[in-house]
Amino acid sequence: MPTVAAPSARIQQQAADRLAALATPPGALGRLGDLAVWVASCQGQVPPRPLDKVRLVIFAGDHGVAEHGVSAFPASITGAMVRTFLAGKAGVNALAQAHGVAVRVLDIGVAEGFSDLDDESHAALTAYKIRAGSGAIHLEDALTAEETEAALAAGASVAREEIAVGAQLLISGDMGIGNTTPAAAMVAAALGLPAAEVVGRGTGVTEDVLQRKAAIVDAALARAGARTDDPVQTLAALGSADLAATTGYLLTAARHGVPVLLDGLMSVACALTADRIEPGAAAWYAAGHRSTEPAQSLALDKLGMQPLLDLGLRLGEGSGAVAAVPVVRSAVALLRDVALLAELGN
Ligand SMILES: Cc1cc2ncn([C@H]3O[C@H](COP(=O)(O)O)[C@@H](O)[C@H]3O)c2cc1C
Ligand SMILES: O=C(O)c1cccnc1
Repeated sequence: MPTVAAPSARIQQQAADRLAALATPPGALGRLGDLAVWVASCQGQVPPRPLDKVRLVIFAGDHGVAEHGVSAFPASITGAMVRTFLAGKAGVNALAQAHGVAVRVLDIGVAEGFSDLDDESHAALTAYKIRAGSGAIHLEDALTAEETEAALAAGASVAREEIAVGAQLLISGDMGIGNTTPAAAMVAAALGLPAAEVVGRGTGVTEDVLQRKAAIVDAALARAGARTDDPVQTLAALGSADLAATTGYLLTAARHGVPVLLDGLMSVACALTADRIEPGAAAWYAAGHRSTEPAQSLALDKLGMQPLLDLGLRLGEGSGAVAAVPVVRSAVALLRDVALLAELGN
């Protein structure tokens, strides 16, 4: 099985040595110190470079399960929110604007066609479109094997484009009504857990809907059977076009040695899947925040990650990761700009 090469252990040691030598009491920087060492090891450079180019890609898609009562909102919101991202008016746009993060939105599997957009916007939005909506996972596969490979390849191309324009830190965001259902199913499949332990309230569903969501995830897991042993087949059976593309994006970032700040459930479910496809990928990821979805916390535990923020956020879109960007920049500033204890005049 191919594995992803780890960030440089030599640079990690150099960064840890610099951290220990700063004009601060040992350990006083807490997890900011660990975070700075991780960034330096990913960059292969001590001190680390400032993170000027942080880029978010939002992978949008519709999900067949949304027609089966798993969300508090109708599927038509997916396309409406895509337009809102393009207009720069969504929750994550406000955060990205505040923190100097570039935002790109892609229609990977949205049901509607966006034919009213001007040619240039339409071409940019749909350049990597795989299909209009993904299958309802309790009844049918989300994707064919060919669509799964195409979506993984699309995400990989997007990551290469982002890296080519200088991305130093990448973030994935999600938009798709119903997407917490397939993402929870992917986590259940990877961790061998029953639906009742992974499903959460998503957009804020009632107890009745939560029960239905669990039944749908259990039916989907039973339908997928032993295919859940394989991460790519899991994406085909239980995922979606947008989740497969997100997985390809995260995997390619790791392969190219570009660090990633993970967001909520969809981002972390895909990170877990990327690390199942190529063990070692997760060494290039840090957890931006803890969302309210149980499957996100379970997946973070499995990956051995402690999130930077825990604000009760359950928005998605990449918002939790973007909110954590100033924390990562703070860590970098400390390891770069603080004097060494040995330099103090005393
Ligand atoms: C207005 C609005 C904006 C959003 N932005 C992200 N999501 C998030 O909520 C949805 C997932 O929750 P569920 O599985 O319960 O549908 C996804 O669209 C996700 O991107 C939104 C949802 C809504 C309604
Ligand atoms: O975990 C998330 O990112 C999340 C939770 C609820 C709805 N949308 C996203």
